[in-house]
Amino acid sequence: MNVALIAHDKKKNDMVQFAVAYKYVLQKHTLFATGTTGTKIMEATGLKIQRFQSGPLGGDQEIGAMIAQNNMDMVIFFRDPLTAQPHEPDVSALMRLCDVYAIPLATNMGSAELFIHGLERGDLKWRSILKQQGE
Ligand SMILES: O=C(CO)COP(=O)(O)O
Repeated sequence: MNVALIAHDKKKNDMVQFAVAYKYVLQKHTLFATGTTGTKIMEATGLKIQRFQSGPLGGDQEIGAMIAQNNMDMVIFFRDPLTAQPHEPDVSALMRLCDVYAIPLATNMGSAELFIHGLERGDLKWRSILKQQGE
């Protein structure tokens, strides 16, 4: 599965801890991240991650483009709901595209915990079946 990992600045430590705790699950998948989030996770875990631009410089939009092309299976995005983001329109657009394409989107640690166990169990296999059928 293709999995995107994104965290706003005040949530980056949470994301790093999450990635360390679930490295054994994440390492079985193809990982993508916005620039700074990806760097921090790679430094802490050694996981291989394809990094896009930093969020404020277009990284959210690049991940959105992957969703629009049916190339992203899950998005884990630890948002900071208490800090205004200069690129809020990009954040909203990314979340909107997840809804347009029914891509699972976890926006906090609570939902991410459920998602990662689903990923471990293979709950998203239906997506690869759909892709094989060219849908
Ligand atoms: O701002 C972000 C998501 O909206 C995250 O970007 P960085 O991972 O580059 O900090």
